[in-house]
Amino acid sequence: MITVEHLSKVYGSTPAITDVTFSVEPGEILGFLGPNGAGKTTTMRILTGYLPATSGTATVAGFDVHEDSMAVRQRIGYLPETPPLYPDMTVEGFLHFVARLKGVAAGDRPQRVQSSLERCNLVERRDTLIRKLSKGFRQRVGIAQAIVHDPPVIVLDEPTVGLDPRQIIDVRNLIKSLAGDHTIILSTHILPEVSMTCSRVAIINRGRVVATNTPDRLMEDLSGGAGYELEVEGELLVAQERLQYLAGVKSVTALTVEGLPPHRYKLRVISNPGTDPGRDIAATVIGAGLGLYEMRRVQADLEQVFLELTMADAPADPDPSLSNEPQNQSPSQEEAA
Ligand SMILES: Nc1ncnc2c1ncn2[C@@H]1O[C@H](COP(=O)(O)OP(=O)(O)OP(=O)(O)O)[C@@H](O)[C@H]1O
Repeated sequence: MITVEHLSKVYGSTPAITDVTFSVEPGEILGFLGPNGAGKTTTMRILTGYLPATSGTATVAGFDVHEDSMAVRQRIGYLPETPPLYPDMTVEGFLHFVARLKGVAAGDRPQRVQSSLERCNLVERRDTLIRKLSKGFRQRVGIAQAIVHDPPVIVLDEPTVGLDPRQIIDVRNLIKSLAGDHTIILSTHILPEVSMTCSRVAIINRGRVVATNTPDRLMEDLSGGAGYELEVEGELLVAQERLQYLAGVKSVTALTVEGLPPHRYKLRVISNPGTDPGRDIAATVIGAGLGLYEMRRVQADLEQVFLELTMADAPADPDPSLSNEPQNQSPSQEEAA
C-alpha cells in the first residue's frame, strides 16, 4: 500500500533523511519510531505530498507522491503534529467543511461526517465549538478530519503528544480500531506507543532507518532475547563454562557490577527462543558448588533495542524525552479501556 525507496531530503546543506526505504502492507499499523529530530516529520510530509524529496521515490496506493500528488492526497488522511482546526467552527461544521475541501460529493457528505463522528466518539460533541474542547477531544477531531473522506491510508504524526494518560489510551484505542480497514503510519518518539499500537516498527535515527520488523522480532533479534540474571559466588570460569553448554542456553555473559562482595559476580544467561532453562541453570550453579545469591528473570524489551540502535552515536547528553511516557500509565489500564 505504501512503498518508500531510497528517499533523501536535504534542507540547504542539512541532511534530514538519508536513503530511507520501507514499505507498509494493507491494513497494517507501522510505527515510525525515532528520537526528536530523527526525520519522522520530514518523511511524513514527503509521503503526504506536502514536501518534495531531494531524491528517491515513494508511492501510496500505487500513485507516486510527487508525480501524482493530488491522487495521493485524496487517498491519504493526514494528522500533522499540530492539527489545522478552526476554533470558531463546531465539530460537525468543521468536518463538513473538510469533507467539501477533500472533494467528497455533496450527497455523500452527511453520511461521511456522521461516520467519522461515530468512529471518533464525537457524536455528543458535534455541536460544540472546537475552541471549547479539551486537547484530547481536539485530537479526536484531528483524526476525524483525517478520515472524513474515507482514505485507505492514514498518516498520524505524534498523535498522542500533549495528551493526559486517559486521553492517550482513548486515542490509541481509536487508532487500533481504524487498522484493518485502513493502512496506518504513526510517527512517535514514545516507545510504549509502538508496542501497544503497531504491528510493525521502523526505527529511524539521524535520518536513517536502522531497523524494521515486528516489535517481537526486533526484541528477539536485537536485544539478545530473554533469560536470567544471576548473582553467583565462586569461580567465574567454572560457572560460565558449565552454564554455556546447557540445553536451551544461547549465551553467558559476565556483567560489570560495582560494589559486590569479593568473589561474587553477576552473569546474564540468555536462552534460545521458546526455551526456559531456569531449572537447569539453578541446578547447575548449585551442583558446581557455587553460591547462588540471586536469580532473576530478564525480559527482552523494546526500550533496550531502541537505546542500542539510537544511542550508540548520540551526544553525551541524550534527549530525556526518549522514554517520556507518563509514569502512571500501564498496559493494564489500556486493556481495561
Ligand atoms: N524546514 C527546515 N529547515 C531546515 N532544517 C529542518 C527543517 N525541518 C526539519 N529540519 C531538520 O531536519 C531534521 C529532521 O527533522 P524532523 O522534523 O523531520 O524530525 P522529527 O523526527 O520529526 O523530530 P521531532 O520529533 O522533533 O518533530 C532535524 O535535524 C531538523 O532540525
